[in-house]
Amino acid sequence: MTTQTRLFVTAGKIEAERIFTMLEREFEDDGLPVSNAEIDEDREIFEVSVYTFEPDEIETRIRDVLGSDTFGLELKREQVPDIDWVAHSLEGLKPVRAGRFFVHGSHDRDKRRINDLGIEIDAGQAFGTGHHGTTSGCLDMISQVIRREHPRNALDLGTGSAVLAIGIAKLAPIRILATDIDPVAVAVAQENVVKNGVAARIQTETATGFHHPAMRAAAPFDLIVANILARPLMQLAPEMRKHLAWGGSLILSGILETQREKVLAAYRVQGLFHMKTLRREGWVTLHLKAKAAY
Ligand SMILES: C[S@@+](CC[C@H](N)C(=O)[O-])C[C@H]1O[C@@H](n2cnc3c(N)ncnc32)[C@H](O)[C@@H]1O
Repeated sequence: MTTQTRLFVTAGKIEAERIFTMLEREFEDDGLPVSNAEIDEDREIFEVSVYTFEPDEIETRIRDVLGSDTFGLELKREQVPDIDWVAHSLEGLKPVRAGRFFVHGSHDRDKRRINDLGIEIDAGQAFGTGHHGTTSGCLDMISQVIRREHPRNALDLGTGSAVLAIGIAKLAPIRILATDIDPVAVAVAQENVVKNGVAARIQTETATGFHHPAMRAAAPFDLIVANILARPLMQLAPEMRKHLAWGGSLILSGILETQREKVLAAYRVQGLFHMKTLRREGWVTLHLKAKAAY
């Protein structure tokens, strides 16, 4: 695999937001991932990054957009290391049961029981083997929601290994859009989608938040799942609401128990109702609805 380069600047919140908007607009049509990540919460310092396989050409374009001195900020570059989200191989790890799902590596395929909905994920470069409390919380919540609702169109935002999108596809005969900011994760997601026999119904795309033409084409969604983190989830609340169909369900995770109230408040403001909370290992998974249907 060719090594990717991250071109980035470090800036305060307002400047970073401005730079992020300019770069996102510039690279949207190229499909290049652009991210704005907080690296120091206390001092509100952010890093705005563009990921590319052609750093020289992209650096020139960044300087064209921001000005040759890039707002007086140093434009840095680094090789993106092979991301090891999962610290240890799945070999030796036990399969996980969550809701109706049995998430396992290829070496445990024969341990599936007759009524299990198997999801085969080998540990790799994307998050989501089912072992984390947020993933298993989402799988459990997906099982519960799909048992009572009949979504026709779903989005898995921050798909990682595609474990949640595959879970939805195994429960409902519908189309699913699975996106991630990290192109390496998207490549892994696509492999897993094929391996699990659901590639015809899951479209994988590299996208930051909702910024991708595929989002506009597929919305509104009547089921959105997003296992990211509390802060980006709060920032995404208005966009989530905009892309959620009336009566649709939203499943959110990556939220610590201590952050639950803040996240709920951000979504309450958007007119979403809290339906249920699942708790696993200090993490919470929330089910919200665009209207209280039951
Ligand atoms: C905790 S992992 C979740 C993976 C999988 N969905 C699961 O539940 O196990 C979060 C994923 O979200 C992606 N991500 C983070 N911020 C994002 C954003 N703003 N837009 C899209 N993806 C994002 C990360 O690259 C990572 O793969």
